[in-house]
Amino acid sequence: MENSYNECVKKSNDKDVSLQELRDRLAEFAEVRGWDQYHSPRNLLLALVGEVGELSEIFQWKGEVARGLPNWGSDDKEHLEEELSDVLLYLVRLADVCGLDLGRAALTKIVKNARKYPTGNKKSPT
Ligand SMILES: Nc1ccn([C@H]2C[C@H](O)[C@@H](COP(=O)(O)OP(=O)(O)OP(=O)(O)O)O2)c(=O)n1
Repeated sequence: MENSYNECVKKSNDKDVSLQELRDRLAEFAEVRGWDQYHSPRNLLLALVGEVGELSEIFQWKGEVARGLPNWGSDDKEHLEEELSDVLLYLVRLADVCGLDLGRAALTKIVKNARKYPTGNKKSPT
């Protein structure tokens, strides 16, 4: 187990991690634990929202935070990495159990966003 974890971390240092890889690893993670039955769209959505709450708590009451987090310690940054990952992982899993290709959908959405917000307008849309 520890070996496969280390192998996974080592591999991820060598290349970009794809959404497909995350999707497949999450599917395997759920299957070998017999958790597939619990990974319904609704359950995953609730789990995702819970993790967004945990992510929000990290920023709660801190006031504005500078980009790059120059004043944060390594423990706080690691905590942030973990909560961001939980959000990403539940999102990827949710898209998968809904039968959607999240990477393709996100690229398509970027194209739609670019059409909706043409370049040359520096003002924020809101
Ligand atoms: N039924 C489950 C439970 C967990 N996970 C995975 C996805 C998340 O990445 C992580 C979430 O685990 P926890 O529920 O233990 O949440 P935290 O890691 O945030 O722990 P805590 O809430 O104690 O801070 O585990 C999963 O896929 N399916």
